[in-house]
Amino acid sequence: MAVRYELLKTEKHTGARRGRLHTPHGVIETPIFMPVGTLATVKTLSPEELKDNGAQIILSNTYHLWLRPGHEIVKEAGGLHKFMNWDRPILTDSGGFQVFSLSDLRKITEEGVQFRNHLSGEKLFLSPEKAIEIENALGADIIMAFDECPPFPADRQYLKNSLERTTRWAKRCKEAHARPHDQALFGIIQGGMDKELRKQSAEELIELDFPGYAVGGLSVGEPKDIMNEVLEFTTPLMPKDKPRYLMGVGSPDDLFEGVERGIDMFDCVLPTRIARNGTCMTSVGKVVIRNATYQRDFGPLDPNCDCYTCKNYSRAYIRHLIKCDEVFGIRLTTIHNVHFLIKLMDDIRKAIEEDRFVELKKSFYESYGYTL
Ligand SMILES: CNc1nc2cc(C(N)=O)ccc2[nH]1
Ligand SMILES: [Zn+2]
Repeated sequence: MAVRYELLKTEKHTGARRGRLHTPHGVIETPIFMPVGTLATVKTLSPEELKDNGAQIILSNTYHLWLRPGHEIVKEAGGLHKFMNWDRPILTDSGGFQVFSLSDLRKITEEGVQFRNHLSGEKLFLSPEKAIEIENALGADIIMAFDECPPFPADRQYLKNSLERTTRWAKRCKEAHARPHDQALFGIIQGGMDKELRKQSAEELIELDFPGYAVGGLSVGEPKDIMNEVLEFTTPLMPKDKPRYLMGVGSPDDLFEGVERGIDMFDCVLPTRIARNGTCMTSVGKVVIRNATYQRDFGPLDPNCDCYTCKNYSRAYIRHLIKCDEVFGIRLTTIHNVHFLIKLMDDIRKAIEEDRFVELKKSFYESYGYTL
């Protein structure tokens, strides 16, 4: 079996759960945050730096790797692990989200989606079978079914038709999957913000017996309280003995809210994306390093962080590099942000083990400046 999930314990006062996910490339302690390496690299970081900062699994994007360098080349290289010199687990998404978020002029039919290459404008076509062919070639340990992530807001009939098509596509993905023994195919629950439709999508996909399930269709512009309400309703419908993955989430508060409602896996471009413009998540809240207040601040980026950046460089120096568009500045902010979220998940895992999740959430929210 490609992946096996072990539920180690559920936190006494919440739905937070501590688990372990066994994969062909190693064991993942959950809840887990996956740094995003869209084009087979977590931008500016080496695999060694990722490991030094505790990264256990990374995500790469099927759509982007299909366009560049092409999945055949990655396959000829021996697969994504070999190609990017990463020997720990990898998860690839199916391209569904990118097709709906990156490309205009798309046409959705039962067969699949016709759209334009966001780089060249040429016409492309992705189907469940094509997405799985690409993901099988890339060779990630966990692969996602080809789905439609509906826009927000969307009318109920559209959401119903869309989730039913996503279920039919999921079935086709399962039939097309050539490597079920070393690549685990996860289904993606849709249904927008409608509880009945979420229930229908969950039931239809659970019927197909996937080794893991994602909650899709969230973090698409809906208010946070709506996202949390949908999660509150959906996660209890998901199998307890299988991993639950919330796609595209998130910021520190979203990680706490998702874990509290029983989510095990998260991915988000936030830490790496905001690092590139010099915005850092720290134990005392967000630090926008370009800010003039840091011009003569010779203290560490985060006084409570033990990452390479915070142990060796000052805010003034990092601000200087970012202001001068020096790549090393982006590397330093990226190292810190990735470390920060990975360390946060480490603290969350420990808090679940010791039944003090609510206390950790409260103290983090206060120091970060969130309102509870
Ligand atoms: C950043 N937000 C986000 N929502 C997502 C939804 C999906 C999905 N397949 O529904 C995938 C990636 C996503 N990223
Ligand atoms: Zn740091």
